[in-house]
Amino acid sequence: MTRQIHFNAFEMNCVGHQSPGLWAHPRDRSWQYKDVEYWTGLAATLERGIFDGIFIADVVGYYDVYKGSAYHAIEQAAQIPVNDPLQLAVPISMATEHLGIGITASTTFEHPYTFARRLSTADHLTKGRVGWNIVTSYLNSGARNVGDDALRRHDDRYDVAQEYLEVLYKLFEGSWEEGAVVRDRANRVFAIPEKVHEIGHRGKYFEVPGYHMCEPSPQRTPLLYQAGASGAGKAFAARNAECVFVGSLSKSVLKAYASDIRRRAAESGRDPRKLLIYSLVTVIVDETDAKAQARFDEYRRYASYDGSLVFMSGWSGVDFGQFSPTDVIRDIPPNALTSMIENLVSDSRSWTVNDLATWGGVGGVGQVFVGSPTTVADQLQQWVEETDIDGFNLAYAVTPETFESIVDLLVPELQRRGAYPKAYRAGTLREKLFGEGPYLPADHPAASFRDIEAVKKAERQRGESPGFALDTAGQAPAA
Ligand SMILES: Cc1cc2nc3c(=O)[nH]c(=O)nc-3n(C[C@H](O)[C@H](O)[C@H](O)COP(=O)(O)O)c2cc1C
Repeated sequence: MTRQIHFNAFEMNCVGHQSPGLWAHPRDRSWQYKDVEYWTGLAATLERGIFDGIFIADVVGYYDVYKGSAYHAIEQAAQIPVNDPLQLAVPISMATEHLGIGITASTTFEHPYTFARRLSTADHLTKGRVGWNIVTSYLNSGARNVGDDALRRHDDRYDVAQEYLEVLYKLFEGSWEEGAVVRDRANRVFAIPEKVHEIGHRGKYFEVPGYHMCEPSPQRTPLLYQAGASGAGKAFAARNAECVFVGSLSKSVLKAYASDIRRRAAESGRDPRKLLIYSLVTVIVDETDAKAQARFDEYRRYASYDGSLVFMSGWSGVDFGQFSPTDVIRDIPPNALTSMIENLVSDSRSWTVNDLATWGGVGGVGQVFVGSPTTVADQLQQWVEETDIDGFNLAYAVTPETFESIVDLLVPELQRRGAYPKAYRAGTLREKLFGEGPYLPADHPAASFRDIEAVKKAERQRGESPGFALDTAGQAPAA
């Protein structure tokens, strides 16, 4: 059977998400990110193209590694200014009927208790179409602005994230039992207190004794996205995520990643096919190969050298501003390079700093496919077949033009080949993607927190979480 391809749109509530400098292109509308009409119009286009969702990235902080300051980031609008992504969920849901809305939020900056309420609210108001991209953050500038010296060590951030999720699972899955809300007018009972539980969480990083403030939302735990690439990140994704994002330039690396993440999911007791893997790609498609290439060349003329190196420096931690454009990256001491750059320089070509800037100028660290609908459809199908990924997270060069050309030209070609859906499934985002119920499946770790009283009892017996008011949970007040 022809493999089905999934599309997500990769966006951010800012100017110049992955294509720095292209805000200056006469047709680019990313600078209208602060107009709700930009988002509702784009969302309608994506829904016309049966995209799984619009996925909105986010950072707290700014890129200040390049030349040791945020000067060029600000000048080129490289992900600054950037507005809050979660506030887009409701207007997008009102302009569409099916499109998923993936919102990025970090486990570093907000307490899980208040975040749980914000996320449940969004899931209620979108009727179960919201997803959460769990990130642990990588910009020290963000940490400094909330009173910390720097971010925690990388692997410690995942340790915090795992406990953060545990708090959310307890709140979403365990605090309010099924049937707790009865809205019984005759007996004047809105909710049955015995069916609403304090979670009694006392962990290494968080103490959350009480009740979730929201009644259960359509998905309870909103759909979970993650993009871990390191060992700790992949372990976290395999354990928790339902959709995984990855950026990779080669089919072999992508294939190894997909097989590793599915193996890890199976080891955690999960069904490895219930994990959708999307690779970061930018598609420049036009009626013919020549037209698409001309379009790409035109876009490239607007890319910003400084803006591109602002991102490369921020993502890798290496200040590329200290090198000249003709310096060869392979000659930079390897211990200063992260895996992202190492992957790049292991390529047979001798990449210079200028090559890096040019490559990152359109589409960030993802692959760029340029061509007619037939050419690009061939490439996408080949990548999916050969790597065992499920689809693509599509970045834009010029928005909404990039997405419009995909919906108008590429989607019909893929549909003609039987490789792309023609309609949405009914239900919440989780039901649309996986075809089963609105809640996380029984083999997901969140399910183990559904009987929260049993969890608290087990924790008490293990002496882990002495708990708060555990014995009174769900009981009527004494007086
Ligand atoms: C497609 C894609 C989208 C990402 N979006 C974000 C984002 O919006 N915000 C963020 O802080 N990190 C984002 N990341 C970074 C990941 O969360 C993660 O930190 C990165 O892939 C490195 O993996 P590691 O954390 O395991 O080292 C993204 C990564 C990829 C591949």
